[in-house]
Amino acid sequence: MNKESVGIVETEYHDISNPIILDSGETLDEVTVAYETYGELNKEKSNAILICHALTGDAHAAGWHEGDKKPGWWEMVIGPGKALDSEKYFIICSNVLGGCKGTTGPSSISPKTGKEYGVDFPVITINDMVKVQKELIDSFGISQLAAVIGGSMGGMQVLEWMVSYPRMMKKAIAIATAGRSSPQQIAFNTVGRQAIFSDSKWNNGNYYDTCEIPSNGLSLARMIAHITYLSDESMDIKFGRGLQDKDEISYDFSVDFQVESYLKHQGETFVKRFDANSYLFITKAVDLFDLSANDSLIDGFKNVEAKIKIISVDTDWLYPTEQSMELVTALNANDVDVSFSEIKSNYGHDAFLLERGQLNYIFSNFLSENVVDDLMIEDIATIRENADIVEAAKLMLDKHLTHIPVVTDDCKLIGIVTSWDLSKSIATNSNHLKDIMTKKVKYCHANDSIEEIARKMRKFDISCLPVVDEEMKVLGLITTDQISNLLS
Ligand SMILES: CC(=O)SCCNC(=O)CCNC(=O)[C@H](O)C(C)(C)COP(=O)(O)OP(=O)(O)OC[C@H]1O[C@@H](n2cnc3c(N)ncnc32)[C@H](O)[C@@H]1OP(=O)(O)O
Ligand SMILES: N[C@@H](CCO)C(=O)O
Repeated sequence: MNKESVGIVETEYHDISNPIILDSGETLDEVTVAYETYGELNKEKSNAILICHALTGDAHAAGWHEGDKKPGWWEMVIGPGKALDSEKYFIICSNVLGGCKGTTGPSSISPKTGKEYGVDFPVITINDMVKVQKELIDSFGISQLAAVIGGSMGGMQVLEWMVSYPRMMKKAIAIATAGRSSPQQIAFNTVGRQAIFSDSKWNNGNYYDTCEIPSNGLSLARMIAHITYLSDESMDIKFGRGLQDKDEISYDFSVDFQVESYLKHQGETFVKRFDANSYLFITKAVDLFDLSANDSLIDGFKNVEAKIKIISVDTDWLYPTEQSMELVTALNANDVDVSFSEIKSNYGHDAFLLERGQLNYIFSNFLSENVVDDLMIEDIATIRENADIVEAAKLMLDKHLTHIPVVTDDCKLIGIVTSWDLSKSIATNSNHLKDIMTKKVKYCHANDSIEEIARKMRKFDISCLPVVDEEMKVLGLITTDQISNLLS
C-alpha cells in the first residue's frame, strides 16, 4: 500500500426497499447491492463518479481489503492524485445484479423459497443492472453524477445509463465496448454456457447444498473467454512456444506449452472466485444487450445529453475499434458532444485493466475542465433596486463596468442593468432602475462548467452572467471576454 492508494476499504451493503421490475416483466424483491466508496461526497453532491465493472468484476475497485495481497481491480486509476482522484471525487462502485460478490444473484437466498435461486433467478439485462445502480445512487441523494465510467460489460452499463437516465450524468466514458452484442460475442458466450451445462455437477443449477461445484465446466468457460481477452501478439510475447517446466515435448496429453499451463491456471483460479450460475445469467445479459431502436444506434442514442468519451484498444478483437466507431458515429449523428481515443497496447481487450499511463492520461484530460469558479470576477459592484439611474451610471463610469447585478438588501439577485439599459433610459425618459433593468436575468453557479455556460451565453446572445449561490446571493460575474481569453 502507498500514499497513492485509498488504503484499507470495506464493502458495504444497501437494501432496496421496493421490488425491482425487470425487463422480462418479472419482479425481484429484497434486492441487496454490495458497493464501495472512496473519497467524500461534497455538500452540493456534485462530485460523484460511478464505476461500472466488467463481466467478472466486483465492487472492490480500489484500496485494500484487510489482509489481502492484491488491491481492487482498478487501483491503477483510482486514488489520491490519480485520474479518478479520491481527494476530489466521491467514487462509487457496486457489484452488478446477478453477480456473486454481495449483490443479489442466483446464489442468493430467494425470499419466496428460503433457498438459493439457482436457475429460478430471472433472466436479467444490462438495463436491470443499471436500474439497481440507480437505486443505490438515489439512496445517496445524488441527482446528477459527475461521470459514469466502465469497460467491456461496464461500458455497456455506461451506455445504458446515457440512454435510460440522460440527465443523470455530466460525463460518461465507455471503454472497449459495443452498443449491441455482435454474433461473434454471443457465440463465445454461448460456448461458455454450454461448457457449464455439460458439466454433470452443474445439476441444472442445483449445486449449492452439495460439496461439488461445476468446476470443470466453469473453468473451461473461463479458459475460452480468457483467450478472447488477450491478443495473439501478447500471447506470443508472454509465452511464445515456450515449454512449461520441461525441456522437451512429452508426446502425450499432459501440459507441454506455457500457454496451456497459463490458461489452466486462469480456469482454476476463476472457479475459486466465481459462481457458475452467475456466469450464465451475466453472459446472457451481455448477449441480450442492444441499444439500437428501429435497428439503428442513431435512433437508440437520440436522447443522450452527457459529454461522452469512447475509448477502444487497437488490439482488441473481441470488442474491436470498429464497434467503438459505430458508437461515435451514432452519437455524432445526434449532435452529442463525443470524443474518441484509441489505446495502443499489445494486451488486447484486457488492456482496459492494464494500461495505467494511457488510461490515467485520457481520463484526467477528459474529466478536468474549467468551472466558473476558476474564472469568475469576485470583487464586483452591485446595486439596489431602489437606486436611481444616475447612481448606476456613475458606478459604471467610475468602475469601467458594462453590467451591474441588481440585488436585494441581503444581496440576492433580482435583475441586471447594462450600459445599453442606461442608454435606453434616456430614450424612454425613465429615472428608476427597476423600470429599465432586466428582471428575468440569466445566471449561473460557481461549479457550472465553462463549456456549459459558454453554450448558454451563445444561445441567449448575452455577454455577462452573474454567478449566484444556492440562495441566489451574488458571488461574482463571468463574461465572454474571460472565456475568449481562456480559450485563446
Ligand atoms: C474488470 C473487472 O471488473 S475485474 C475482473 C478482472 N480480473 C480478471 O479478469 C482476473 C483474471 N484476469 C487476469 O488476471 C487478467 O489477465 C488481468 C488483465 C487482470 C491481469 O493481466 P496480467 O497482469 O497481464 O496477468 P496475466 O494475464 O499474465 O496473469 C497472471 C497470472 O497468470 C499466472 N501465470 C503466468 N504464466 C503462467 C504459466 N506459464 N503457467 C501458469 N500460470 C501462469 C501468474 O502466476 C499469475 O497468476 P495469479 O493471477 O494467480 O497471481
Ligand atoms: N477480464 C475481464 C474483462 C472481461 O470483459 C473480466 O473478467 O471481467
